[in-house]
Amino acid sequence: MQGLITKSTGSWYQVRSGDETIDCRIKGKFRIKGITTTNPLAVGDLVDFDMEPEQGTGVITNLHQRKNYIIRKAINLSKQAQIIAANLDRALLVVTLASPRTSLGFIDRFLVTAEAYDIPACLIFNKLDLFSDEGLEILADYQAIYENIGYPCYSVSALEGTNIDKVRVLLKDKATLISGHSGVGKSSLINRLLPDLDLRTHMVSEWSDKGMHTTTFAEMFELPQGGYIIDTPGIRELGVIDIEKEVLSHFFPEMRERMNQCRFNNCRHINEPGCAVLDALEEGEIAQSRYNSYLSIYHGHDTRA
Ligand SMILES: Nc1nc2c(ncn2[C@@H]2O[C@H](COP(=O)(O)OP(=O)(O)OP(=O)(O)O)[C@@H](O)[C@H]2O)c(=O)[nH]1
Ligand SMILES: [Zn+2]
Repeated sequence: MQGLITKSTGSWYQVRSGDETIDCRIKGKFRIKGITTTNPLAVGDLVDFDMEPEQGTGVITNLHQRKNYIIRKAINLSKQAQIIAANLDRALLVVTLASPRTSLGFIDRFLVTAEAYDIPACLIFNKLDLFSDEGLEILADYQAIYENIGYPCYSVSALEGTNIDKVRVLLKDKATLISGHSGVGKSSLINRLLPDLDLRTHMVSEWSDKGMHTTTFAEMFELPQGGYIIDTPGIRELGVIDIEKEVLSHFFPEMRERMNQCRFNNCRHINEPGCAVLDALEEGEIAQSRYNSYLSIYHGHDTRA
């Protein structure tokens, strides 16, 4: 049988197959070619499993090829790492320009990381209800920066429910990772999307009743309209990986599309003559804030605050 891992504790996996949810484990050693990780399987993985009719549980026998996956810490796969989730369709960052204001550096770092993982990213600007007309103009300016380089933006109020229907459409039938730093309203948004508030606590207690370890790595929640959201306890954002300086500009779409026109093919886009990126910056075609984030990440400054 085939199923989707929706929850993992490291020793037990909850597998969704058709309308059923089966608790599964792995028999013996389960090795996956090419990577060394502390956990072989993660939420979002598609697996094959056999039922153990007497116990009503399953044994996972095979992992399907992943289209992508995110890990904790380094993207350098020679190091031991923990896979947080696999097969993500989208990474969504909840931000706000109201307090506590999300810094553009934080947003850009998140987007770079999503690019490095090859996961399409999207920004949700929350707390729309707090903006005056002037504030709304500033909000529109920020959104234009990101929309122009291909990141869809949504303005919502999790508090009042404004534009939540648009987010629902976005999430339908997709596996979406939701991130955001503390205070932006991520929990409020998730509560809007998952009206069944008992869900989380229910699932945890059910597992501990059966004597299973309940330290979850990450969990997928099924949306009423179809699709899943992944909330990752313990990591509030995915902007934690290290990217080599030499390839950093590949993860800025507006730089990626111009760097073939730089005079030097090893151009760092910092002070080289004939740099197409610097020209575009001067022309106002590349946003200064985005370029500042590039420099900041390039020089190793922490923009996570
Ligand atoms: N005005 C306004 N306040 C909001 C909105 N969404 C959330 N808040 C408030 O912002 C605060 C943080 O909201 P949470 O949903 O707890 O935020 P979180 O991102 O999950 O943060 P943590 O719980 O700290 O992880 C709370 O006081 C919410 O009531 C919104 O759309 N408008
Ligand atoms: Zn250049």
